Amino acid sequence: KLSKPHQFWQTQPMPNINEMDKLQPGPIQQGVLAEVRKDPLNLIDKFEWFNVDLRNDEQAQQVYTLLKENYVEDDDNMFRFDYSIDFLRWALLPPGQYADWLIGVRVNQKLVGFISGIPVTLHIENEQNKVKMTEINFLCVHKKIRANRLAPVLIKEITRRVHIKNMWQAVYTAGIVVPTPISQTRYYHRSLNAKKLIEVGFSSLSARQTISRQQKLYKLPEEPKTPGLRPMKKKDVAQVTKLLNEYLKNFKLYFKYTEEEVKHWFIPRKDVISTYVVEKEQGVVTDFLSFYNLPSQVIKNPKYTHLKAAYSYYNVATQTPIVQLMYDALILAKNEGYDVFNALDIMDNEKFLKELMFCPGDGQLNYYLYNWKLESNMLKPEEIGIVLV
Ligand SMILES: CN(C)Cc1n[nH]c2ccc(-c3ccc(F)cc3OCCn3ccnc3)cc12
Repeated sequence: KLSKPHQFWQTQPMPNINEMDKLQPGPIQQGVLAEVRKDPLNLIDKFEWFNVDLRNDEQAQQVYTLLKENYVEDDDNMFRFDYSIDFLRWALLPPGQYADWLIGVRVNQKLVGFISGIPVTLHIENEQNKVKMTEINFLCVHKKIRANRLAPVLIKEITRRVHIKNMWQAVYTAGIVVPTPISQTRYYHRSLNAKKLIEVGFSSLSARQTISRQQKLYKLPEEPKTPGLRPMKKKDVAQVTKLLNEYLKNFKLYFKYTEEEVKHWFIPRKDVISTYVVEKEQGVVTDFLSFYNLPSQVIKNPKYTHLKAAYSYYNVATQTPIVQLMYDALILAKNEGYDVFNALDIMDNEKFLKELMFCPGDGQLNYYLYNWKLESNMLKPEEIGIVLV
């Protein structure tokens, strides 16, 4: 008997094991716009659909609280993501966003479920496959009403609203494995505040290790090394756009960014996104690094309520050695008050993870493509050029 998630996912256009070699690369099901249902899916009694306006403080607060209390936890249920309202507005109000792709479910005015989509153009395996699709994220159902099968209804409803816009593919990530990952990536952590990581139970000491020895081991210089390293400004948008688009062509899965999108995703926002550029003579920008702020609530700890985590975003090193650029990222993150710096083993991250003393995390992050068969069944993490927050 299939588990509940597999029951649902077997009904979806995702290649399953034995179809793998039969399917042609490209869309699995051809969408027919005329056949898309025009009205929202039915909900169980007292539940109602609700388009969330994240610009509205009250509604943003409702989404914030739902996620803070009910969203993703680590495998040992010690930490839960605590995305801030400013972060959610950054992540979910990009250029071209659709108002009906931020979907809430309410019971008596209380938000009990949420799912989001943003429009993206994904390049898949080669320049020809430029596919307009949705990037799905923040699927969350209140802990108290799980097992009502609300999650599949949220997925089907956002699928319907994407189909109505004549888009037939989606990209998303999850810590769990359901049919059928296109890539299984791993996350790594670099300690910045060894003492706190041990006190919250994120890191543990082996017999021969002491807190002070760990602090010495992970100690960082006060200031970055790379000359010309400074926070990104609006005037850098054109050069950063060129550097980023050129770099991402190295991968099998990547977005192509307009200058407007680079402005949205990379101009620094306090406590949300930090981007630093390396400016050489005559104002030439040769490299940049970026990381985003995603604290985790420490679920039970007498001394700390949060773990301050910086997550590697996009880093392009054309003149500065990548290890040096990322060493500077660690120093900058430490100086901004972070306890840990996280990174996936995607893009060129393998080149710096070991040398900069990142330790493997206890789980993985799986990438999924909805309604698309790849030429190659799976992609290696280093072929992935997209970061989903
Ligand atoms: C991507 N985005 C969709 C959120 C998301 N969903 N599911 C996840 C599973 C793992 C990671 C992840 C990605 C990178 C990383 F360095 C550490 C991670 O999780 C650590 C475990 N953890 C969970 C909560 N607090 C700590 C993110 C996610």
